[in-house]
Amino acid sequence: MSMIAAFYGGKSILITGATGFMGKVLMEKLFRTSPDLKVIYILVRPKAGQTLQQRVFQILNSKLFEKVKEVCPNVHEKIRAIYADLNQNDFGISKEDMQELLSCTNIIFHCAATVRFDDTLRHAVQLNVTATQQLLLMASQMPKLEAFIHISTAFSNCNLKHIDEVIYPCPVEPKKIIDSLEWLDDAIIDEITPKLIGDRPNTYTYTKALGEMVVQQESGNMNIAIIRPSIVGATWQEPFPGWVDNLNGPSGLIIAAGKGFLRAIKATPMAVADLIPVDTVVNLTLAVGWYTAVHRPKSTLVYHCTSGNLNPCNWGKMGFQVLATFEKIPLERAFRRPYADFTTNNFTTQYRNAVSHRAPAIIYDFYLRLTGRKPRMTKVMNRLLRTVSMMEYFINRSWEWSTYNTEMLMSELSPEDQRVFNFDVRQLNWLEYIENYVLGVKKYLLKEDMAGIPEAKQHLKRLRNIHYLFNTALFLIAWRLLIARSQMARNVWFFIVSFCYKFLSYFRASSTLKV
Ligand SMILES: CCCCCCCCCCCCCCCCCCCCCCCCCCCC(=O)SCCNC(=O)CCNC(=O)[C@H](O)C(C)(C)COP(=O)(O)OP(=O)(O)OC[C@H]1O[C@@H](n2cnc3c(N)ncnc32)[C@H](O)[C@@H]1OP(=O)(O)O
Ligand SMILES: NC(=O)C1=CN([C@@H]2O[C@H](COP(=O)(O)OP(=O)(O)OC[C@H]3O[C@@H](n4cnc5c(N)ncnc54)[C@H](OP(=O)(O)O)[C@@H]3O)[C@@H](O)[C@H]2O)C=CC1
Repeated sequence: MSMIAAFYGGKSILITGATGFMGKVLMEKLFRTSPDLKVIYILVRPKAGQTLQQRVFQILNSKLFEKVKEVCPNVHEKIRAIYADLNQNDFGISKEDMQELLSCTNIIFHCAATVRFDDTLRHAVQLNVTATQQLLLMASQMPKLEAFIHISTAFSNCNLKHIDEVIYPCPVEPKKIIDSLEWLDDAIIDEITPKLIGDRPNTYTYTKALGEMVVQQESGNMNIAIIRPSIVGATWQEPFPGWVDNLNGPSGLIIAAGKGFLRAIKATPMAVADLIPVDTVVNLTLAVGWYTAVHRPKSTLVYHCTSGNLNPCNWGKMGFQVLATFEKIPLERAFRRPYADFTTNNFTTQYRNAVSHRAPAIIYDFYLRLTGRKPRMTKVMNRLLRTVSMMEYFINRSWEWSTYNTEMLMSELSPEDQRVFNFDVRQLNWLEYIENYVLGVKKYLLKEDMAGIPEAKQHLKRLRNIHYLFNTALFLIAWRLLIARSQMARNVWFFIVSFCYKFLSYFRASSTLKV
């Protein structure tokens, strides 16, 4: 019997960010391995015209939860959606709901965050810092609370090269930042943002670092742990391989490459691609929840959930495998054939952006205009290039994350728990994982049918022929122009034509003699 699964039995668990990528996988695993848990409270806001209930219904009826329904048929009764907007004071939670949360909660998993790289400092602080502070305040009033698990990111200290499992202080206190954002206007905030974030690349990594400081400062006598995953990718094994449902991290770029939009990227092939499957992160998170509640470590422990130091893979290998998978399993209606190379030089990047990205988009938009349709490709391409530029920081550097706490925890688990809550990335076969990831992107994210693969291959063949035809036409036009202007080109041309003529005459004569 798994000790961790048994631990969550009968527990009331509060999850923030349960509608997000990681939150959904966390809920799924909890219900599947501990179907006798008491209740999962989730803090949800209405979104995109959907009520709370509609959002929960959609999640529970998704492919991800198919296995859960077999082991926990009354899952609908065990999930309690509570209206909450983490941007509001007290999260806008009603008095009755707050009372229930305060008196019943045993474990908190705090996953909610804004993960956008381009968020304003005000919004990122509100969600990643102030909301964390408020949740800790709530937690401190929960008499039955056994553990508070905070999800951060391995990149919260990406300004350092070697990162230990400790909380590093930021120069300005989070409280000072929160206070000053209350009275500063947006224009001033925008102006001071670069100074505050310093050598971090965006407000996301900066505010996640501030969030960790808040956790340390407000921990009181609660049992708290911080988990720092690196780049979270599709599932490795559970509930099935390759599940993914959003465009964050590599997923969006995998689509862009498969559809032939992204054909060159400024990336260092030898830099470590520190990807970590979402089910691995969830397994570690649940193991940490158990360990923190049962063993009550004296201080707040930080756990790195990374792959680089135990089982490294680099961006070159990853990109190569992504493209190799598209050979076998192409995406439907590609814009161009998937092809891409890594460049590390700024000039080459600009050149490739102009020739491989912007020029085809302009030509395609011209064709759309000619055929009476609305041009859109240039806009799509500009958006993609902006996204890629925000990822560049992460694909041109390598980091070393120490994993002492994570390895210590692994050794504390029983063999059964090591199997059920496996977070040992040494067992991960990257080539297999990436192939499943690409397949998952096609099936679960793009919802493409596998039956369409022959047609997708035909489409790629047509694109290849168009590509050859286009290049030949371009060459002939260029050559014709050259001949018209240069005597030397004319001489070369005359030489080639007469050589071909002589060769053909000789060939014809010798074949006539043989007959
Ligand atoms: C040697 C050589 C060998 C061979 C070479 C082969 C080369 C192959 C090259 C190709 C290789 C491709 C495969 C390799 C992949 C490499 C990729 C590497 C990625 C690395 C990522 C590193 C990140 C690490 C950071 C740390 C991790 C974290 O802690 S946080 C999680 C990461 N966070 C993110 O990823 C968020 C990033 N996103 C954003 O910040 C913003 O979305 C944006 C700024 C990028 C874009 O903002 P914008 O306002 O323009 O657009 P937006 O409105 O956000 O969205 C546009 C449309 O997309 C839809 N969308 C966006 N996000 C989502 C979502 N999460 N889920 C669903 N849909 C989403 C959105 O709805 C919009 O759609 P429309 O409304 O229809 O327009
Ligand atoms: N994805 C990754 O690569 C990595 C993620 N992380 C961390 O993991 C955690 C989970 O990330 P992930 O699941 O990928 O992120 P998602 O963007 O998929 O999910 C974010 C969650 O936060 C919720 N949320 C955001 N704003 C509010 C709000 N105002 N009120 C209530 N809920 C809100 C979202 O709700 P809604 O659905 O309503 O928007 C959603 O459930 C985050 O803390 C992130 O920093 C760390 C490393 C890598």
